[in-house]
Amino acid sequence: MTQDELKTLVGQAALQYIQAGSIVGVGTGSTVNKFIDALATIKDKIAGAVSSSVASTERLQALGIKVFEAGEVDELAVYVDGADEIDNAGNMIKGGGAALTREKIVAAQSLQFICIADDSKLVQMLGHFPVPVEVVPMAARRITRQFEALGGSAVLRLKNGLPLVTDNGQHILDVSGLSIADPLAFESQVNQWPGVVTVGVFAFQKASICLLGTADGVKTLNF
Ligand SMILES: O=C[C@H](O)[C@H](O)[C@H](O)COP(=O)(O)O
Repeated sequence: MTQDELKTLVGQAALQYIQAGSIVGVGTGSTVNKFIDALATIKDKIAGAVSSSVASTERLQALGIKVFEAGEVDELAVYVDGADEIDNAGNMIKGGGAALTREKIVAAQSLQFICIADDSKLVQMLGHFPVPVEVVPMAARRITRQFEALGGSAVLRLKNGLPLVTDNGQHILDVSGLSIADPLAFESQVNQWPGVVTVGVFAFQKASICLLGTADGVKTLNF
């Protein structure tokens, strides 16, 4: 099976967690796009979605799914999103698509985080994939030096030769060279640096369940 087919498989498998009449938390990325397509097949059975990015909002609306603001909803039963890496405790690196801040916000108001991923995303230790960190631009240089002191190397993410601007008007640093043995401690530490909007390690908002696409079908990992 191709990686794209595995993404379709897990996107469809996530439908089993969607309750009739509910508002669904929806992440961002190529795997979530498969989930959104699957969600459209049951759109008459759900109330709508809370989205984590402009891109997902546009896709949801184009398929006729009502999108609510996060602030219009108290709590979501389920948030479905992909990951760039996930370890065997459900900790993740996210933000390869630059949507990490809104993803963490919607995940935080959800009771269950259902991670959908193909098996290339499962790792022993987080950090091979460069950690995305959304930053206020004026702090980027100092934060870069703070990562260097941890042994990391931070690069400003570009789009068409210019700094990428997130949905929140901020920039992204991609930090390589880190071995994240304690994701919770790492997330806590970086969260305290002035100018960090969101660090793309999801340990506080880790996955409850991972639907992992493999050559043998979908494996369910419970954390
Ligand atoms: O900002 C993007 C998100 O964190 C995505 O969930 C993550 O990058 C995985 O995306 P994909 O499903 O395209 O690999």
